[in-house]
Amino acid sequence: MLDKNKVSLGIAQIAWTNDDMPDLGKENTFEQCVSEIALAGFAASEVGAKYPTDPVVLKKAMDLRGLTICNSWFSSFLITKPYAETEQAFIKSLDFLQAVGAKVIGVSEQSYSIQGKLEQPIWEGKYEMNDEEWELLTEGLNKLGKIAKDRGMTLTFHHHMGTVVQTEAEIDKFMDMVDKELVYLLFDSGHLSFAGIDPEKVLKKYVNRVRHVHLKDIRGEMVKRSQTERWSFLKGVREGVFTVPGDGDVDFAPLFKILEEAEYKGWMVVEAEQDPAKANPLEYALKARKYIADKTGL
Ligand SMILES: O=C1C[C@@H](O)[C@H](O)[C@@H](O)C1=O
Ligand SMILES: [Co+2]
Repeated sequence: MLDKNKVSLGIAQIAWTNDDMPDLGKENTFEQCVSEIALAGFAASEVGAKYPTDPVVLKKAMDLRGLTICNSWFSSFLITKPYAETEQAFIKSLDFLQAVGAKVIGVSEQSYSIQGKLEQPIWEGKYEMNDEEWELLTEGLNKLGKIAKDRGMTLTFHHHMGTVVQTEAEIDKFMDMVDKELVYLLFDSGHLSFAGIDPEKVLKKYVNRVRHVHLKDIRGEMVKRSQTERWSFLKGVREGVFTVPGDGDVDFAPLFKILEEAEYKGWMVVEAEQDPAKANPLEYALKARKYIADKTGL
């Protein structure tokens, strides 16, 4: 059982409206999304494109429903743009997150990412960094991590399909090169499983450096189709590669056990982007909530 005093549960707004493909769930308003998040028994969400951009307005809407913002995605471009550009954008995001009371920021390096390319099969043409780029990425993140730490925040890094940190070898090299006191891991069970990596193995290895968790399940059959039919990442999302925990093929029991044994402290966020027309967001949020309650006692 996980400790309620240490672990809190959130759900990402991406199941209601997908910022990468705004036609998915375009009918769902911000108010509906956050009201249903609260109704399904979650305590937080991340930040979506439909969310108010004024932190005071956003915080009030969340407070009204007993919710909080726990994290936000941040796209870094450390290997293709001047460092100062990413730093400036990062500080702006930290300002916003602090104003709404969040403690974590989730960074993903988007230089050369193919995750948003509609015509690019996700299993082909992923960019691999050279030595110089590895230095740029990890040194840049160390600097951003220090800025976050000095402000009482935590920089977590999101390994992700189609990005420069996707494979097991890339995750290992990344974890080896970054400063352990400044840069932490955002563990995403769905991206590891989609990439063909055993999430249990990665979590066991790095659990003490994990500061944010995305609970994402996969439908194995859809992953296979994404390979044989050469789908892009976004086509995969549309077709249902991802779903909520308990509805797919990831075994979450050992993952919860590893987190429990390591006395993980922080957020676990259900993040299951799929087509809301096929998977009603409230229904799937309730399904995820029940599954997590049954497996963890949370
Ligand atoms: O954390 C995430 C944020 C999304 O925008 C992304 O594409 C998704 O797959 C994810 O894991
Ligand atoms: Co994620």
